[in-house]
Amino acid sequence: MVTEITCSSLTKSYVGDGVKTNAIKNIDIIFRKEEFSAIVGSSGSGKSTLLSLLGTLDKPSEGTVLYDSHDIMKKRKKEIADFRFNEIGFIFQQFHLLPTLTALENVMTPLFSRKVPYNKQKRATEVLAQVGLEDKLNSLPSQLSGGQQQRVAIARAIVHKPSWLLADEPTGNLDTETGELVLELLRNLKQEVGCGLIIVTHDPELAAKADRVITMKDGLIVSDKIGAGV
Ligand SMILES: Nc1ncnc2c1ncn2[C@@H]1O[C@H](COP(=O)(O)OP(=O)(O)OP(=O)(O)O)[C@@H](O)[C@H]1O
Repeated sequence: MVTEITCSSLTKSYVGDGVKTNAIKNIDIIFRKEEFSAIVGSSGSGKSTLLSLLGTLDKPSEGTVLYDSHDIMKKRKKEIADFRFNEIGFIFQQFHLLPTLTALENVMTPLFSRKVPYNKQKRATEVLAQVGLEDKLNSLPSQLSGGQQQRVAIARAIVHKPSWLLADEPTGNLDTETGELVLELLRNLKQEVGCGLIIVTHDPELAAKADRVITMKDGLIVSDKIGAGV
């Protein structure tokens, strides 16, 4: 169970049409599991790139991301995938639910090809209850509101008991009130489950609810404030 994620001299560059973009530049930062961190900054400042690197979805161009001092990206693909399954849950702005599967089936998808020491359906039912959707197990995504769909996506992100939840604009597709409820749910889950929580958001009001607010600009961290949360 990873308790700290340490980025050292972390750089990610993309090359397209002969032009090199440094999406993030030489970043040093430590994320701790007990904190709820929000990453803010204008469009293109490198927030999603940083989150992808933290979640092992992408490889650094230079520098390292260490998980309790382990350099996971040096391992083989299968080991990286196993690590990701054990440690990381992702939530995205577009909920990415499969339209032909019910809420229960969507929540079970991360478990399909995995051996786990619990009953998959029972576990999926339990997490759907945890996000307040015990009466929507058999609904299709099209039969659910945006807020409910994001709750299904959150249940899917926690079904495999990750130690970290990484959320990229989790409220970006929701109206203000629903967005606040979803954020409240994430905060409560963090307390209940004890997982680390890092969200990327454009919304300063949502960020103000985090314990720590990290501001990015042009691929750099320009401010890092701890103790901001309510
Ligand atoms: N796959 C890619 N190929 C080329 N350039 C990319 C790629 N992904 C990101 N970039 C570039 O890297 C920079 C940082 O992008 P990133 O998506 O991390 O920013 P962001 O802060 O999350 O932006 P937004 O708030 O708009 O989502 C941008 O200039 C972007 O165009």
